[in-house]
This record gives sequence, structure tokens and C-alpha cells, in this order.
Amino acid sequence: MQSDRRFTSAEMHATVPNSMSRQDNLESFFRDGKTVILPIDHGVAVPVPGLENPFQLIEDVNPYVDGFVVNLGLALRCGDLLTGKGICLRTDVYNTRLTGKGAGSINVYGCSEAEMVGATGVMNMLFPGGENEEAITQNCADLISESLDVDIPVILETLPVGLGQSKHYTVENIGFAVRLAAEMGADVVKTAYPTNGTVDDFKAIVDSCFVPVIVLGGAPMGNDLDLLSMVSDAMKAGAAGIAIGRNVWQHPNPMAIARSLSAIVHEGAKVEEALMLMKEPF
Ligand SMILES: O=C[C@H](O)COP(=O)(O)O
Repeated sequence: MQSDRRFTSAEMHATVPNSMSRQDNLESFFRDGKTVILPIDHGVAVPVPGLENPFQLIEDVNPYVDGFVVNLGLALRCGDLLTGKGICLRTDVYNTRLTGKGAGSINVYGCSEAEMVGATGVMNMLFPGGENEEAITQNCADLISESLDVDIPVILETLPVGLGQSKHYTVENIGFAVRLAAEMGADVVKTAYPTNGTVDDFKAIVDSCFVPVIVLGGAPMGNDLDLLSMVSDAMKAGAAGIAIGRNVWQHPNPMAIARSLSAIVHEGAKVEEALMLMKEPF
């Protein structure tokens, strides 16, 4: 029952200082140097069929996921569901409908809210070349600056122009966006696999980034082969893992696709093996 997940009023107002080092916080997301993160923060931006019961989803995919990206509302109501996982608090709202100016991102929370919910990371959007680039870039800088005081690592989700702008996700633009995020001080850079990019193209991007790079999935591909191949290519190129949301929780079988993605990321499974695994019982 969702109501079981509500904190009491006292718990909701209890700020728990994060006493872990920045590195320990960062490592909460990684297993053997790789990570499978499930973002479930999309409710601030797009319709979310598949996320009606996030509590059940968290339980279902738990064995295959190392960390979650959540908004404050859910983080406050998850109780101990996220225990043992990396918890990344989304600190901006990226609903373009709120800004009315295309690529939106408004900083709404910071590291104090992250501490309140026991988060081990925070995440903001960075939209180089986007309409609100100036404010969004400054928001990211402010978040990074604040994070240095409390040692909570920052994952910057860096996407040329904005969310869902795949025609702008060229090798050149993704390369710039990734490097920009790293230069600004991101601990981890999350981005899209470049449109029409080869493994070598992405490898050059990852190699020229001095912090781990993880890839997102975008809108549902509707094709397991395409999704698993993209992830396999990203890992071959040296990515540190994935933060794939809609292609998991809007998949007809979220547990199965999460298990197959984890097999590629953590066990180096080939695409064909991961596809076969989709058919295995649990
Ligand atoms: O935090 C949410 C990510 O932007 C999106 O993840 P996704 O594109 O894999 O659904």
C-alpha cells in the first residue's frame, strides 16, 4: 500500500547529515566500477504511464539496479525501500511546460534536501545550446558549488539543446556537452548515445572525459535488440554504465529488461545472450 510508505511528520523533518566522503557517496551507485541506475523522476516533465506505482517498481527491479534517481516527493515517501542503493535526488524541475521557453530546467532543491532524504547524489540538467542555457548552466554551477561543502556528488545530465532533441545529439555536440559537464565539476556525466555515432566515436568522447560517463535511453525504443545493442556499444566504448528510465518502466516486462541490461553492464553479456535472458523465468 502506498500509504505505508509515508514518513511520519517527525521523520519528514529530520535532516540526517551525510557523514560519508564524496567518494563513498559516489561508490554507493557503483558495483565493480559499473552502474545500472533507474531514473524514476520523469513525473516533473512528461506523462508517466508505467510509473503509477513506483514503490512496487522499486521492489521488482531491486536485484538488477544499483541506484535510483528520484524527485523529493517520492524520496520522502520511500521509507527504507531504497536502503542499500545509490539515491540520487533530482534537484531541478525540467518541465518545459513550466518555463514555456523550450529547454526548461528550474533549480528547486539542493544539497540540504538531499541530506534530508539520505541521498548520496544529486542531479541537474545541463542543456548546452538550449534556449535557457545561461540560467541552466549557472544552476548547475551553483549546485556543484554547494555540493563541495557537503561532499554529495553531482551527476549532470547533459543534453545538447534539451530533452528529446535527438537531432541535436550529434557526435560533435555530445562530445562538447560531456566535456563541458566534466569541466564544470560533475562527478558523473549522464548523456545520450550520439545519434548515428559509432563505438569509436563514443569511445573518443568517453576517453576525453575525466569522470565516468553513463548513458540514458530516451523515449521507449519498442525494440529490445536496439536498446540492448545501444547499451552494449556504450559499454564497449568505455561507458561506466546506464541511467535508463522509460525503456525499463514502460517496457512490457520491466524486470526482464532490467535483468538483461544488468547482464550487459555487469557481466559483459553479449547482445544475443541478453536477448535470450529475456525469455528466462525468474
Ligand atoms: O532522469 C531522467 C532521464 O532524463 C531520462 O531517462 P530516460 O531517457 O532513459 O527515460
